[in-house]
Amino acid sequence: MSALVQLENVAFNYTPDSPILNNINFEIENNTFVTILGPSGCGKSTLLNLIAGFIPTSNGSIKVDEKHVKAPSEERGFVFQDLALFPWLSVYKNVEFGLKMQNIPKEKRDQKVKEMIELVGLSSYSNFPISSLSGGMKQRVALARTLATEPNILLLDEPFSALDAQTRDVLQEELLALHQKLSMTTMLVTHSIDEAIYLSDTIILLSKNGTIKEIVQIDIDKPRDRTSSSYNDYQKKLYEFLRNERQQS
Ligand SMILES: Nc1ncnc2c1ncn2[C@@H]1O[C@H](COP(=O)(O)OP(=O)(O)OP(=O)(O)O)[C@@H](O)[C@H]1O
Repeated sequence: MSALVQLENVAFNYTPDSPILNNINFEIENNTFVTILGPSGCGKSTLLNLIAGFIPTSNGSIKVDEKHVKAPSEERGFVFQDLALFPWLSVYKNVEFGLKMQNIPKEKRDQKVKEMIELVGLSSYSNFPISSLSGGMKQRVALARTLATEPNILLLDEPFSALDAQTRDVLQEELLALHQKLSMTTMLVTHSIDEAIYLSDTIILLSKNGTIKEIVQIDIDKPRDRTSSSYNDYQKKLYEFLRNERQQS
């Protein structure tokens, strides 16, 4: 069986004289957790947007489930950095939104919405407006809304960057548990070395010049002990990578 996501010789530029991504080749196997890590402005979000189908490649091909990516699709669930929730609507209505757009019948919709809200631990907040929730709770709603339409890959663009450190740790643990429970292929963009190592099977190191520097497999059983020596070895390796990238700029 071929990999769920396949990128071949992908290149991208917003304008003809400024290449952003070049010669990007990698595959993502089903059920794995893959993170893109790299210095600010190296093209991490652009790469995720290409896979989502929000923007077309300038060169090369992207296939998900053996189909060329040409436009956004519900098969690829995207959680935006700013979450893009409707603040005046309830948790329930936000999670229901995508299912309504898909014209899923009311009874089936209701069942799915409740299941997703329970999955992210927000059942007692179902009728609360988004504006009354904490940052971590909003993040859970965004995840529930995306998962409700049953994508075959989850794309997360720096989902936890606006949260305080403790909430971020909690949500990382929850995301890991969800990933294991649902066996959902997941792709994350982050600045955080710790987040990358804690969650990923594979980390793609993207260089300042928009090429892949290295693809690192994280060979530690999950859930991971953030204080173990093998965890620390990976931290050192990735710090080194980011430091070198900074020195080149
Ligand atoms: N719509 C756009 N038009 C032109 N250039 C853009 C556009 N969006 C992003 N860029 C540029 O493309 C480069 C890559 O941006 P991108 O947001 O993908 O990087 P990133 O690695 O995700 O950055 P960060 O870590 O700071 O979020 C940057 O130099 C950015 O200024």
